[in-house]
Amino acid sequence: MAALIEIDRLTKKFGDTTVVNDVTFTLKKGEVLGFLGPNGAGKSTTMRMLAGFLMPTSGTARICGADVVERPIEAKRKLGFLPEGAPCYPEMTVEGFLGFTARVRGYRGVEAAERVSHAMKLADLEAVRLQPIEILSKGFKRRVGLAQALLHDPPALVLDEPTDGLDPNQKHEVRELIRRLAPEKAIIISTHILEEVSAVCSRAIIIARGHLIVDATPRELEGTGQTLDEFFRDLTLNIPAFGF
Ligand SMILES: Nc1ncnc2c1ncn2[C@@H]1O[C@H](COP(=O)(O)OP(=O)(O)OP(=O)(O)O)[C@@H](O)[C@H]1O
Repeated sequence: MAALIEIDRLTKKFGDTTVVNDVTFTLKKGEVLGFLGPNGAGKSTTMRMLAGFLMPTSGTARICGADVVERPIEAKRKLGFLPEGAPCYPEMTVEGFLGFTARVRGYRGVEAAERVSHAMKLADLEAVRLQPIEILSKGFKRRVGLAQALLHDPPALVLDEPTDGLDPNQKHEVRELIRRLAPEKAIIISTHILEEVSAVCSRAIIIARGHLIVDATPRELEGTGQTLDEFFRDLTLNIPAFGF
């Protein structure tokens, strides 16, 4: 089966500092990848390059075969991206913002309206559809971001901390949604919540100082005899042992 997300030797430098260093991995349909690492490890930078928001310094990233630099529009059509933080245009209502997203994605008329209502349903936003985004709680803002990422039903999803700011019930709902979507998509979620990896991920990658240091299944990680928390702490607090 062809990979839906392919990253090959991806590297990003800001000035003299290399924040993503020669990262390579692929993801197939049905895989949910937990993208882990301490603060500043390079997770968001990697995701932003995948989404075409940042140019790589070197290496390549492809979404459904489309290179994000050489064929950016094709790549973006196949990708849903939830960036860190809240959606822009805070003065727009939820429905207005999603309608705008639908038009940008090329939908018109009935199809656009159907896409918007389906995305609101998936992210459980119907109750706040007429409220301006700026007055919503952090959890609802995240869900508006999630709705715009799902609106065009993309085969690849890149979600930067999708459950950040959600209460336990909302976290549960979003994890259920990811599980439901998983069989038909390749999904990357970055998270600081290690229990999320066991809850929804079929695979986990840990990066530290821009380097990929672990690529394993949650079961393999459990097989270390440590809790995921302990394993993560040992690994990321002993980065000099890796020589970087
Ligand atoms: N535009 C930029 N210019 C300069 N440095 C940047 C820029 N964006 C990110 N960085 C730096 O790159 C490093 C990696 O940041 P990144 O946000 O990718 O980490 P992260 O793993 O997502 O961290 P967190 O878990 O805190 O979100 C950090 O040291 C950050 O300060």
